[in-house]
Amino acid sequence: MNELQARTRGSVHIIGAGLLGASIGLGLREHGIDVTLEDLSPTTVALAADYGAGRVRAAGDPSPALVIVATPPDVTADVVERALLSYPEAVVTDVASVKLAPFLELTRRGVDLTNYVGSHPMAGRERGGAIMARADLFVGRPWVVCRDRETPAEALALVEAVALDLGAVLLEMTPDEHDRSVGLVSHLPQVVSSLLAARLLPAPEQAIGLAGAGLRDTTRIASSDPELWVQILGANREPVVEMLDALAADIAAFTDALRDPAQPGAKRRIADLLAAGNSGVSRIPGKHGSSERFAVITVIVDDRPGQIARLLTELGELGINMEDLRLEHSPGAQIGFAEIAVLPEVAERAVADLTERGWRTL
Ligand SMILES: NC(=O)C1=CN([C@@H]2O[C@H](COP(=O)(O)OP(=O)(O)OC[C@H]3O[C@@H](n4cnc5c(N)ncnc54)[C@H](O)[C@@H]3O)[C@@H](O)[C@H]2O)C=CC1
Ligand SMILES: O=C(O)C(=O)Cc1ccc(O)cc1
Repeated sequence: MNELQARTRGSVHIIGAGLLGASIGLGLREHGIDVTLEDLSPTTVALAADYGAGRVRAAGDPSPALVIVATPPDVTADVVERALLSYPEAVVTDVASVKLAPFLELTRRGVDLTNYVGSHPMAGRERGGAIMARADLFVGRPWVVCRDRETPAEALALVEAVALDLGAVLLEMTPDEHDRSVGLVSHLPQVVSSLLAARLLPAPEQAIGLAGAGLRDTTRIASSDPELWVQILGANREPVVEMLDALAADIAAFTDALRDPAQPGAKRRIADLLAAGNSGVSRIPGKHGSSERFAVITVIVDDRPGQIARLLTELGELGINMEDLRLEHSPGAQIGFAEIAVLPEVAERAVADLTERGWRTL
């Protein structure tokens, strides 16, 4: 393999070789970095090594330059403390989804945190385990680093080097800022998505059969691991409870207006809440990490092999850069919809050129 020049200097030891640990290992191995692995489960560590995420740590191995703790949040503080004691020369980071609880626990225990830099890649998948690991999991995703005044520059640089080698985008936050932020953009959506998906349980099969992109978009993360999320939500309960209370108030206001839409002002209240959603969604960063939004062209494709490949080839021939692609099947019909995101300035030409070539657009 053609190895990419690494920023990370020295060897890396990963404790917890599940989804996050094995993904980091896979990515670092692509840069030729020596990665050793450790896990409570001998099967997980062997699996991660078999997939190419690193090698099982041996008794005589020298101390690593960096230890990455990728264990569940409820044992993160324990494992970080142990790593700092076992490898006093090493920098130690963790990737837990919450940053304040482990930091406060380590501080409460009086652990010397000079060599510890908490971090959190905002990238994951619904299912954990080494078998789900991907080297490109972190590409283009934010990676938060929490340093304090005592953090030595070299320690910070080493953690940042790993994030950059894995293609992530660095951000600095305090543990408190981090937890409030992820409470809003990750933890609240998880609860809403799960509760919404749970409403589907009593529904008849026929109703579920009508489901389209709207339901899929709003429930994708409802497949997440309940055990991990009990830990994450429990550790970040203060901001999440605050946000759930505020959401409950919005739901109550919305429901009241909808209960009697004929009452004066009710329709306005409903419209205002929906319009606030329009404004909120427009703030979600696009593919390039800015608020830039793309124009979406919907192309009708026959449900036959090779149609999507032909469409993509023709887009390339037309010199149209596709920023994103989503496929949607029409229930019961032999057609699908390819939703292609392009820069707004090329949208009109793209529709004209595709139409000229015989494609139908919506
Ligand atoms: N799953 C996700 O989407 C994301 C998870 N995270 C964080 O990454 C961390 C790991 O999560 P995943 O990789 O998803 O979980 P996972 O369940 O896939 O992997 C965790 C691994 O840690 C091992 N482990 C548990 N206790 C241990 C201990 N005391 N010593 C050594 N190994 C131990 C387990 O056997 C398991 O293989 C968590 O703190 C999570 O909050 C961060 C970003 C995204
Ligand atoms: O929420 C998201 O956007 C994800 O991609 C999944 C995820 C889950 C847990 C994390 O700590 C970070 C990311």
